[in-house]
Amino acid sequence: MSQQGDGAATARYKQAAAEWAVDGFVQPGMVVGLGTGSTAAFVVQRLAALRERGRLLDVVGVPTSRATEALARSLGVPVSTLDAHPVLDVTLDGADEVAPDLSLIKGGGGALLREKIVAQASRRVVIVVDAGKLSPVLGTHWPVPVEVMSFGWRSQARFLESLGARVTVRHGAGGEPFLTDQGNLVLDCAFGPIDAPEALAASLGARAGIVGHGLFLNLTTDLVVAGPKGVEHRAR
Ligand SMILES: O=C[C@H](O)[C@H](O)[C@H](O)COP(=O)(O)O
Repeated sequence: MSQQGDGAATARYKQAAAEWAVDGFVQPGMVVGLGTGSTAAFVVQRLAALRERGRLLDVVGVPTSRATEALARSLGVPVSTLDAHPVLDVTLDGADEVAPDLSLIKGGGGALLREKIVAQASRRVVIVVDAGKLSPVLGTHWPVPVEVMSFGWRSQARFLESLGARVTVRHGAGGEPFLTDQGNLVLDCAFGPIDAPEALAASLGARAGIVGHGLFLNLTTDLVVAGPKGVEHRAR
């Protein structure tokens, strides 16, 4: 299949998984965390489409990024904040890499910190992916995004290298350093397959100047994955 064909199929799987997840997990009156990225965009679009049919009109979304907030508003999906709703019924979000125990690497779109805050505030965390995201071991396919304050970022880069990472400063499409919604830098850290993600997460979490990282461990409650064989649901 051509690259273009692969991309079109992947988009179809993302959409199928997103729609299945919205239809299966979002109930009237719920407050729903809205993830970030192309798969999460299909979630927002499904909520908007259902609203147009008069369904789920009282569902409110809590976006994990300015981009998702703008998309939801543009499609007429009501949005609120985590301050107004400190406990969410469910969050629907994508991921970059999914291990068999449903641990994740996230943050390819740079929204890792808000995504993790929202996930930790949610009773249920439903991760929606195409089958290409499945991986035997985290780190096999993706670097771990690490969000750092710009103050002293080179020290963080050296620290991350000391943990075994090949570190790349993320840049935007125009060549400028990418800044998160919090105004921080993202260091993409290629560790290769990660044998002990809990230990790595503890090291990253203990370092001042690192404000977030893309290892999402013990957060996923449900995985919805779509591929050539259809849509599959796994619960943890
Ligand atoms: O920061 C972005 C998020 O973690 C996304 O959920 C992740 O990068 C997956 O993105 P996509 O759905 O576009 O593949």
